[in-house]
Amino acid sequence: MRILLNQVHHRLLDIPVLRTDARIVAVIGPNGSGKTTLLELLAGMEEPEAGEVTLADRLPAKMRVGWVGEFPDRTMLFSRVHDEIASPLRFGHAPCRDIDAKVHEIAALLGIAHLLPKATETLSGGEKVLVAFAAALAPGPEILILDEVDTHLDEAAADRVTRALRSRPETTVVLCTQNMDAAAEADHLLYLEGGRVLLSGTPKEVFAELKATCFYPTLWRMEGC
Ligand SMILES: Nc1ncnc2c1ncn2[C@@H]1O[C@H](COP(=O)(O)OP(=O)(O)OP(=O)(O)O)[C@@H](O)[C@H]1O
Repeated sequence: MRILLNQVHHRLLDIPVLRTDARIVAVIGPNGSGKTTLLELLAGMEEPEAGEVTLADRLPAKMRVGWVGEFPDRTMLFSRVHDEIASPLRFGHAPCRDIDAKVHEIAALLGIAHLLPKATETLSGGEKVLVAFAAALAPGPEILILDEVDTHLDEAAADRVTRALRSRPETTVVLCTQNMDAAAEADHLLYLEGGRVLLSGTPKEVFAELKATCFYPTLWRMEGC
């Protein structure tokens, strides 16, 4: 899906032109550089003060968007995990038998089937992220936006999320992360500073410019890349 930003100004963001057709896009940069703001524009949660954001030539508000934030318990609606994951399907009026099958399929994919009967308020931070991720993925979003969701995930859970993303080639993913090893797995990388996109390209191209900074994948450093 083509992501296109044209003459966009919003809060501190200032993006003359940004265009990518990549499927998995990672956004990196220092605290306060505008990563979440950019994600909010792409999700249609914010409209730009100036300029235009389009996804496949459509406004984000016209797309099926999935969003998972860093603190998903702020947006959880239901007291039971099964109902939380089922909620976007119910809101979309999917048939009941399909909903149950889909909830179990997604839960199995993410290794959280054992959480389905639990109360959402009893979950750990990482479990809440996985449940929110399952709920966002269940209705088959055209674009899935993940705001630092890996912060609370252990390595095995992060791997299951990555596998789930790879198993949905029809969904475009835009994520921001402070984990440069995770960012290195994306198809396209954006490096922001002070609201500007300073670097845009493949992980190899972008990280080549960041070798002398802390924004360089540890694994690449260890491997002497
Ligand atoms: N609703 C808002 N109204 C006004 N300014 C905001 C709002 N939300 C964020 N900002 C400001 O915009 C700037 C960028 O914030 P943003 O959350 O996009 O950065 P970030 O790169 O995601 O940071 P972090 O890595 O710390 O999460 C910050 O200076 C922040 O104070």
